[in-house]
Amino acid sequence: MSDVDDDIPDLIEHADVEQGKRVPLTIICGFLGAGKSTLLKRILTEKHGYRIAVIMNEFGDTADIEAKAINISSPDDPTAEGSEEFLELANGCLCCSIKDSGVAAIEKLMQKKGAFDHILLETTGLADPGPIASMFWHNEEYAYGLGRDITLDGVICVVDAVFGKQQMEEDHNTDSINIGESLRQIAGSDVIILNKTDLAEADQLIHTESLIKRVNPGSPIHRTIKGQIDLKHILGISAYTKPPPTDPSDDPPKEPHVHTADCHHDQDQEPKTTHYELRGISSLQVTCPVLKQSQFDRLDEWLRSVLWENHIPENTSAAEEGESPVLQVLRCKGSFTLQDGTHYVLQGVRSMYEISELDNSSSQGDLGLPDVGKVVLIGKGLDDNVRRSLEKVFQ
Ligand SMILES: Nc1nc2c(ncn2[C@@H]2O[C@H](COP(=O)(O)OP(=O)(O)OP(=O)(O)O)[C@@H](O)[C@H]2O)c(=O)[nH]1
Repeated sequence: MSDVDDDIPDLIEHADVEQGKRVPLTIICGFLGAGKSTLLKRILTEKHGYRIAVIMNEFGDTADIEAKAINISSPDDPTAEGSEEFLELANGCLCCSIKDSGVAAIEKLMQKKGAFDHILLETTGLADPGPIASMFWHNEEYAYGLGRDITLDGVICVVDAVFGKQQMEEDHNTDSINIGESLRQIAGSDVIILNKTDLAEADQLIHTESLIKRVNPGSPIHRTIKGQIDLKHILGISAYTKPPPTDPSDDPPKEPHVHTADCHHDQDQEPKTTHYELRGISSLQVTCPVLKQSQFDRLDEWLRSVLWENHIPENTSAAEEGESPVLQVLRCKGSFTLQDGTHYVLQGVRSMYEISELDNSSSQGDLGLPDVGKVVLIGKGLDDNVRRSLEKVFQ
């Protein structure tokens, strides 16, 4: 038995959890100064009809927010009094200031369950959303604790339209596998908000979007000024239960396309490009046909090898990669159809992943899933060997 076996996480069955009763939670991350607080302030002050609880590291400038401050105290934990502050806002939102993003603070927020129907958690500019997302997704402790009350809806990343490109290229605050925080934020997000578009030139916007797409081709990008975005794009997206959105650029063009100055796609990309790399982090996207059961089983086996043991099945251990770069997947997504017509969604955060069957009766019609499936991996060391190995699974 290898050491790696000890680290293999247990996947938790959620059959006993009543999905409908859980409050969705959205994580907001983003580069320093990109506009996270501006977006949150907008949500806290506008009349949008949602009852949202926002968890911030600090209140910041709330002088203009009409609110009634209350303190929450718990009979079980007298020290809780005054340690967190809640503001009930005129538009129905609930604002909560916490010193850290720990579970304890969220447990205290859940004492007010019923007062809100969505939670937004703002992280600091240097935070890696991956570990926070996994905290709210699958782990044993969570499934039997807060997991009964909260479900992870998605991770949103706010990118500075002016400095975003530079931040991605110069990202020096790297982790043990040399990936900087801004790239980890983009890699781990389900929706990207490209903010401050009023300050950037058209070319700059296209270029930054193209860089973002290289790191994370599967997540939609929305351009905003001062965080002005229709909340339906960031709330209630069920990014961890629905298939990844279909990117029109995944499909081969049906008719010749004439590029104009108004085109908002990367003209340097080939139509079926499947591999990109930016400062060591790359994404790999492989399409697959309708799968036989044997191919489906092989895919599951392949994912276990890559996500849990950090090597492709052709190499019996990570050490055998020899000169190959370290293989580590930060995020994976996918959707595929089996020959019997069942549709599956793949979701993964680092070594944890889940392949779940989509409920045909309820959502299938709306999803309009094509029979051609895809697997998107974002991480380090996703080179041609990995691509070939994955393609072999589908042969
Ligand atoms: N012109 C312009 N300014 C913006 C926009 N969005 C935010 N700002 C300004 O940019 C500055 C930084 O915005 P914040 O919302 O504080 O950014 P942040 O991501 O919360 O910053 P940190 O918490 O320090 O990481 C503020 O002065 C905002 O008023 C925008 O779309 N256009």
